[in-house]
Amino acid sequence: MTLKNKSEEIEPYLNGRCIFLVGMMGSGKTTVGRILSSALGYSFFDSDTLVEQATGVTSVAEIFNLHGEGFFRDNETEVLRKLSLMHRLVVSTGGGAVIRSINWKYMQKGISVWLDVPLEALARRIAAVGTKSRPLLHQESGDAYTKTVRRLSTLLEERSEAYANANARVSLENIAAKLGYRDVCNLTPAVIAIEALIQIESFLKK
Ligand SMILES: Nc1ncnc2c1ncn2[C@@H]1O[C@H](COP(=O)(O)OP(=O)(O)O)[C@@H](O)[C@H]1O
Ligand SMILES: O=C(O)C1=C[C@@H](OP(=O)(O)O)[C@@H](O)[C@H](O)C1
Ligand SMILES: [Mg+2]
Repeated sequence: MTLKNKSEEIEPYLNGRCIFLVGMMGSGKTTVGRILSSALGYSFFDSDTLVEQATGVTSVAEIFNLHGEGFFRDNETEVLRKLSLMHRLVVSTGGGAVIRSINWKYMQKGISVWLDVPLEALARRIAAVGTKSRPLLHQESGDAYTKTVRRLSTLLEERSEAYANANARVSLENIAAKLGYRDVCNLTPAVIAIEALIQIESFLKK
């Protein structure tokens, strides 16, 4: 099945509702979100980028540095509020957007999808690019992989219940099992986007 076919099949049933991707840092929200939006003919927004634009600061790391996490979260909430008033968007949220219940009120205007990726895969992906752009992971000492695993496991413990609020769950472990792959790292963003559409479809049928 191609991504384009599945998108065309599902798109009429969305009735223009936005799709909000949630999940841990490194789960692929930004990467998969772009692909999904183009397949559906939806516009794409990344909430981190919109917060950067709204604050006039060049990076999320710099916003944390200059103004602290609370300021970033307030802006993130305002960005989600504005996006919730729009239609035909795929929105990739930041990994921490799920911790405020007000953000869920906004995301519930659309359909939320949790990209559930095993911790080791998250850490491998993030270590490959470094933690510089992800301030919540950058403070620990040690090599990129070790500090990422340590911090991500604490965050995952704090947040997994919140991610489970999403309307649909895309489990990379389940996709790998279905396709007979041993490692989730073999799953391409397009395959993950197709699974997202399958899970959205099953949510819509409920
Ligand atoms: N399916 C995938 N397979 C391999 N690498 C991926 C995949 N999806 C994302 N990545 C890589 O993982 C890193 C994190 O992806 P990103 O989309 O920025 O995640 P998020 O927005 O959830 O933090 C990026 O370097 C990206 O290129
Ligand atoms: O998990 C988090 O709290 C965060 C995730 C980041 O987005 P990504 O999930 O796209 O990396 C970004 O919003 C910020 O660094 C905080
Ligand atoms: Mg992102």
